[in-house]
Amino acid sequence: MMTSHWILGPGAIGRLLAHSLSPLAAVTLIGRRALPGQQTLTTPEGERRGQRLNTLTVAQLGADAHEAPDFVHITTKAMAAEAALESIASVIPPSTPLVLWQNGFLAQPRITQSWPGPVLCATTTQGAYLTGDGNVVHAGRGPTFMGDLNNQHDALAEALAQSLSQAGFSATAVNDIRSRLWQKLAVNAAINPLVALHRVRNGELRDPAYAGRVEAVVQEVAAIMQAEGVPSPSGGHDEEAWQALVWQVVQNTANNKASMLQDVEAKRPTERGAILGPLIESAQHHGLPCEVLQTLDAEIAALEASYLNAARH
Ligand SMILES: NC(=O)C1=CN([C@@H]2O[C@H](COP(=O)(O)OP(=O)(O)OC[C@H]3O[C@@H](n4cnc5c(N)ncnc54)[C@H](OP(=O)(O)O)[C@@H]3O)[C@@H](O)[C@H]2O)C=CC1
Ligand SMILES: CC(C)(CO)C(=O)C(=O)O
Repeated sequence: MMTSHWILGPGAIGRLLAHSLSPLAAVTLIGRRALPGQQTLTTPEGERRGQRLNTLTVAQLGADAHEAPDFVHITTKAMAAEAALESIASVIPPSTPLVLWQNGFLAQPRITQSWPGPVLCATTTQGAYLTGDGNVVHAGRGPTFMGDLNNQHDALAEALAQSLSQAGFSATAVNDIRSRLWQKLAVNAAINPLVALHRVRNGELRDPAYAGRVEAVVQEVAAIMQAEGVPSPSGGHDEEAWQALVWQVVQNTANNKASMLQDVEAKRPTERGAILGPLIESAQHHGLPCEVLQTLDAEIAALEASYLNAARH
């Protein structure tokens, strides 16, 4: 029998996943609002591929009887993940495996604690963005890693990683997903808020006008990582290893508009709560300095408020 996947949150990552899995599995793409069933994916090589996807709204899902899915992927932004799960929780068995695709470390520990079934977390370096209700652009390929925070579901993570890889969405099961999520969050904290505040591409952070502030963020982050027991990807625990990692990513993504800058430009809420939030909370818990992170968080909060409040009036 075909594996069945529900994908909740039909955005860039959700649709990329749906396009990838649909030829090999039974996929249902679920959103708050109706989406056309005819969907297009533009590949990294620029080829447009049309595909019919099974799209449903949360309301439609509640109205009809459905067979229980093998996996529910939650592909909303971090701050929407819990509400999205809540909106479908009554129509799936509590033993259903969930897969969380969010950046940061907000939804993952909370849902792992509250959901009775297995909760896998994925961290992906795939890049995708939407160009309308019927199109997603797959901007760049990259690996995906997955596992659960307590390493209790290794076989399940392995099976899912294999299915995704067969679908051309290269994925690997790992037993250190917590460290990988924090490592990504460390890099995101050093890059995303500053480029969003100054509306610059990642590479411009090397400018002396910003470089000192990047280093001040990394200094706080390195101490927090040490307290959390998270080594840098090179294995080093010292601040130098984290500084080197961040500057390497700045260089590799010099021409990128980071996700937080894209959110600010589109006047959407940012993922600051999932990226800066856990760092500040951890610093406070361990009695470590976090003034630089707190100032950044307050600045992004003020920026968000300036356009979100304006939109409400
Ligand atoms: N895009 C990328 O390249 C990458 C993204 N990520 C991470 O993946 C996550 C998703 O990002 P991305 O796909 O870019 O985000 P998008 O904003 O493109 O997609 C989020 C989707 O979630 C939907 N949504 C919000 N609330 C609900 C709800 N209650 N029920 C159902 N659907 C809901 C939104 O629908 P609506 O239109 O109704 O608001 C939207 O379709 C983020 O945490 C991001 O950081 C990680 C790596 C790369
Ligand atoms: C690493 C970085 C900052 C690359 O742009 C990223 O992951 C993001 O944009 O969120």
